[in-house]
This record gives sequence, C-alpha cells and structure tokens, in this order.
Amino acid sequence: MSETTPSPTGQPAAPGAAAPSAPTAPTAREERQEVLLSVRGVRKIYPSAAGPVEAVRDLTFDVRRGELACIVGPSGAGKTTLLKIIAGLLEPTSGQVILEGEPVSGPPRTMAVVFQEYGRSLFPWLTVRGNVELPLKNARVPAAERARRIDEALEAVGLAHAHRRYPWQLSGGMQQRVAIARAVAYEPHILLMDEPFAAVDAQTRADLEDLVRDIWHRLGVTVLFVTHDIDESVYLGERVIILSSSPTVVQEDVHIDLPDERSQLETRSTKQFADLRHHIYEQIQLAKAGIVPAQIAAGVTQKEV
Ligand SMILES: Nc1ncnc2c1ncn2[C@@H]1O[C@H](COP(=O)(O)OP(=O)(O)OP(=O)(O)O)[C@@H](O)[C@H]1O
Repeated sequence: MSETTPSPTGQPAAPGAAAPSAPTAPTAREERQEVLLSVRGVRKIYPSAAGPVEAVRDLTFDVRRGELACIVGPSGAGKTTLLKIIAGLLEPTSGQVILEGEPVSGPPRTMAVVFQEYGRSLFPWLTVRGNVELPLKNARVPAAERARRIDEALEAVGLAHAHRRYPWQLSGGMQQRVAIARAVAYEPHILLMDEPFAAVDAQTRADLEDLVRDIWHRLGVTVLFVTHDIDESVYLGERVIILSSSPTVVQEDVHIDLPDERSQLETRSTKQFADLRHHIYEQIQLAKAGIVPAQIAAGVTQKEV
C-alpha cells in the first residue's frame, strides 16, 4: 500500500519447517489475512435527561488489511456511534477498538474519515489543491512529497483540471471527490466513510461508488464504508456487516461472493446480486422487528413475534 505502511511482524515458523535464513516479506495473501482493525465488545450508553440510552450493546468484529467492508443497519442502529468510536472521537462505555495492535484512544494518525456532509468538511477559502494539502502540511510532509501526493490523488478522482478552483465553484459530487482526494493523499492505512454519498444524485452516486472500488483496487487501502443503502453495500463490499436495531449487536456478517470486477449495469442485474440484496433486506427487517441473532438461530421468524 502506501509508503507509510509499517512492515508487518514476522510470522512464527510452522513446526518442522526449515528455519528461514532471513526474514522474508509477507506475501500479498499473508497481508490480507492480517487483522488491521479489531472492534472488541464495544458498548455505548449515552447519558440523557430522560435516563441512560443504551445505543450500542455489544459489537465485536475484525477488519483485515486491504479489505473493503460495508456496515449497514436500520436507521438509529448506532452506525454513526460506532464510527465515531472507531475514529477515536467518542469513548465507548466499555470494550475497545484496536488498530494495528494499538488501542484507539483518540483520532489515529493512520486513519482518514470521509463524512456525508462534504459541504461542511471543505474550507471554502482554500482552493481544491489547498484543501487536499492541509492535512499533509499539518503532518509536516515535505513540500515535494506533498505536491506528488496531491497530483496523484486529484488525478485518481478525476479532478486534476480543477485544482485551482474553490469548493463553492464545484458540484456536490465534485466536492465529495475533493474530500476523497484529501483522504487518499493522506495515505491512511484505513479509510472510514460515513454515508459519503447520501447527499448526491443517483448518477453521481454510481460514479462515486465505482471511484471508491477503483481507488481501493489501485491503492490497496482498507476501507470501512457505512451506508443505509443495501444495494450500495452489496455492490461495494467484499463483506457486509449487518447491525441490529439499537441497542446494537452484529446481526450477521455476510460474505459478498460477487466477482471482483463489478459494473453498475451488469453486476446489479445478476441473480447473485438480487439474492444477496434479498437476504440482507430480510435480515434488516428482522432487525427492525427486534429479532436478534440468537432467535434467528433458534428458528424464530418475523410472523412469530
Ligand atoms: N448524544 C446522544 N445522546 C443520547 N442518545 C443518542 C445520542 N447520539 C445518538 N443517540 C441514540 O443512539 C442510537 C444510535 O444513534 P446513531 O446516530 O449512532 O444511529 P445511526 O445508525 O447512525 O442512525 P441513522 O442511520 O438514522 O443516521 C439512537 O437511538 C440515537 O437516538
């Protein structure tokens, strides 16, 4: 991935295996197996005037290096709460988040976040280039390196021609591209995206989805993408983590076995896509009806509740 990726730790030798003469670089496959982010028993209770609100009950899952995982769940399921906890912006009541072996206790240096409200996340007095450059300046990246990364990121999102323009001179979709370029130029080890395309039109949204998959492919960055759109989660993800209604647990962790090469027209019209969408939709309906995974395992159906 990026040049800033720390080298992974060496693997212990298998019993009986010949001792290697020198440490070898992990294969791409080994890197993909490595857990990058671990969410362990996370619970969040908000204090409120009307009494404590248990938003998240118990969330546990891992995200491997290089994975593109989506999180979906009904409205109010605690998606934003979870994301803020992962991003170190909110403290869990119990449990912890571990990123690259270190507990998260504040915004991690190796993480970038793209929010839904691109309008508020860009500085109107800075050009496109200035917006992308700001976090790099803050991180004291040398000028020549900054210029290279900005050029590459703007090229990747198709905005090289617009680098001197100001955010208010751009469409909503272009502004969100700037936010993505800013995150990519930072070369994070993990990119969190919180419903980033909820405020753009359908055609722009489809283009931006393809952009995310393209960037993920080319840069190998780990992506955790939160959305309330089931179709989007299936189209984008290698995996979809379905959250229950609040107080939240993981309803199901679904492997998306669609081919790696995806196209808006063809992939979305396959039976495999329809089956996955159907399954996730059903799970979310169960979640909304308050049927938790243990009941599903015991064969409880929506009609019986
Ligand atoms: N600061 C707060 N104080 C009290 N309760 C809160 C607070 N923030 C969120 N909640 C409650 O926690 C639960 C989860 O909220 P959260 O915003 O994380 O859900 P969400 O899945 O992101 O929702 P949506 O999809 O509608 O954006 C909700 O019941 C919400 O009312």
